Amino acid sequence: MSDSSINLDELRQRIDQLDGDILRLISERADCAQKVAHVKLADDKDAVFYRPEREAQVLRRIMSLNKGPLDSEEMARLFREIMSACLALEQPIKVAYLGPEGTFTQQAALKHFGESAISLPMAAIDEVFREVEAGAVNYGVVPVENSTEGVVNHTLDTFMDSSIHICGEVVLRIHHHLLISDTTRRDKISRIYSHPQSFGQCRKWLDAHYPHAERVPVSSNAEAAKLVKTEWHSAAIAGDMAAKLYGLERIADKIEDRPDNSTRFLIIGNQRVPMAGEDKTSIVVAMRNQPGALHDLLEPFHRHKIDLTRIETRPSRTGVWNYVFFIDFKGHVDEPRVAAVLEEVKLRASELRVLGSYPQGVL
Ligand SMILES: O=C(O)C(=O)C[C@]1(C(=O)O)C=C[C@@H](O)C=C1
Repeated sequence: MSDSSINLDELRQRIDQLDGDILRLISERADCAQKVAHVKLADDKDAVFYRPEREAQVLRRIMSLNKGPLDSEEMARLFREIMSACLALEQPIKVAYLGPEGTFTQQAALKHFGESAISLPMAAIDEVFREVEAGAVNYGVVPVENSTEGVVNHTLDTFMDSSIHICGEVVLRIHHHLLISDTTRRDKISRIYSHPQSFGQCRKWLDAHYPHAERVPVSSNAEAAKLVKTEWHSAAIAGDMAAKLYGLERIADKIEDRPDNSTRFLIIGNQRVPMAGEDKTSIVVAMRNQPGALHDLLEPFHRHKIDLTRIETRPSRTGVWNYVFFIDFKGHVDEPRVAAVLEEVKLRASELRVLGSYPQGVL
């Protein structure tokens, strides 16, 4: 036996030992989570098991303790899955997302809740809201903005008619690929299916590589991937999940025009989330139709040094909602300076609704 094989055996013995230790510790942790569930139930028979603020704190702590060699995001992803399995022991969590299966929204749902969550595809954004409001699922995941294409208006509009809370956010790097099936003639591609937002994110690449192919918008990238299975002259633009789900081949990788292309998704639910430490708040405000309205609205934020992360204007849909602004800012409604700003804004606005305070996305 060579020296290197002795070393290999020794190292594998050490790995076996460590795996045994990790197994014991994960089981001990799961046992603790089960006890947490009993404590929650003893306090309240309608106990809420999923605690976004606690999960954010656990993940941030792991990232700050990590000394490598695995990078902190990788380590947090492992802990994400451990927590997901622990939560499933407390209560299996049902999450509705904008489907069909294989969409980036499903990917975002799994990134946020981990693989132990039960994820259920819905045909439309309103349906995700309805399922959450009706209590048929615990949470929902909907896209809200893309770094290249901007805001998802439909999601914002749906908030206006709903009493739902935002419980979290998750940002996903979006990589698009050009996909074909095993029956596609790759030299004869004359039609490309995708979601309109994805066409927008790959516009320059398509102009350069497939200027003459017909671009057919469909309701989702996964739908595009499904259609390609049946047509020999078509390709689809979609992500990894859809490619795997429908067994498609990637003939061009990462074709998005901007390398930092990412989409932000919101986690919606029926619970108010306590402070996690690094939080965000989303509000919707209606101002009266008068000069200086936007200045009046933003001035208190400036004075109290509150960091705005986004502001969107949407057309009003009732007489009361003349101008409607969706505003995100750093901070939590339970912080006195945030509460003070909201009091001031309330006096200046014709309507103010806090959509939720929630931990800033960790992963
Ligand atoms: O701390 C809790 O409240 C738990 O239920 C435990 C735990 C965890 O595994 O750490 C599990 C689920 C919650 O969403 C948050 C954390």
